Amino acid sequence: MNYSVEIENVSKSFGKKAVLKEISLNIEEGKIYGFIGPSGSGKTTLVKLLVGMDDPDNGMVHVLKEKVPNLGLLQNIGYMAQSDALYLNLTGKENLKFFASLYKMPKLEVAERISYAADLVKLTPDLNKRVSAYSGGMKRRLSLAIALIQNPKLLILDEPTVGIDPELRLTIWNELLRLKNEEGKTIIVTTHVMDEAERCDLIAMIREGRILANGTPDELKELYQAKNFDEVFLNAGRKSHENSRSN
Ligand SMILES: Nc1ncnc2c1ncn2[C@@H]1O[C@H](COP(=O)(O)OP(=O)(O)OP(=O)(O)O)[C@@H](O)[C@H]1O
Repeated sequence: MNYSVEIENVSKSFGKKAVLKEISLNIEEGKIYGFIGPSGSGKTTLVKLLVGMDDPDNGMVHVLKEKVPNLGLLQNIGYMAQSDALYLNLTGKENLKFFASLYKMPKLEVAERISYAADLVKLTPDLNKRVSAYSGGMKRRLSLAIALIQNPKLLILDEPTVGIDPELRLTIWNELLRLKNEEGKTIIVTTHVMDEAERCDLIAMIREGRILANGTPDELKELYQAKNFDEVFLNAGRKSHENSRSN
């Protein structure tokens, strides 16, 4: 099997707090992989290790067969962070141009990618406005467009649809599915939205820095005897609580 991401026995602490505990996980190429778990369970910390923004204390991460961190990898990773890192005094278009300039892209392709990404997130009419005048949702949409700008092989999206209305959320999910099906992209998404979790091919349930279970949405429903993903989430929480009390 071809893996885009290999996580091997990774642990990470901040001070005395162990945030990730011996995580091992392989993410197959061309799949949408969801990380779900309660707030503070370690999802963002894990994705930051995949992007190379932070180092694990133990263990190893390989992305696209390269050991992380590796500057060359950034050309092939589109990362959308939870908090927007945008230049507020520039327009949406200038932000897109700036981020595109960080990658090796022919000029003509830059214009095409800006138009594609802005269109996807429905920002084309607002591209010439300063980002300081954007709403929270518009900033999220611009951040998503930036993550797509260099046409990366791997997309890592940390809660990409927070603050985005249901109609646009559906458009974005349809595009993520198209990117996977037609272009073979690998996509990692962290989410709290359970109907988004159901759209993933595979899911890792993260609780208190450990992967409680991983598998397809149907496998997880069966494992937790749940009718839907809200129940998977709740039953996983109960089970992990019972286990921690009996240990
Ligand atoms: N730089 C840091 N310094 C100290 N503690 C940190 C740091 N980054 C994260 N943490 C702590 O690590 C834990 C996991 O945080 P993380 O952001 O990875 O969780 P999360 O699952 O992404 O949560 P959410 O769903 O709310 O975004 C939290 O207790 C958080 O306070």
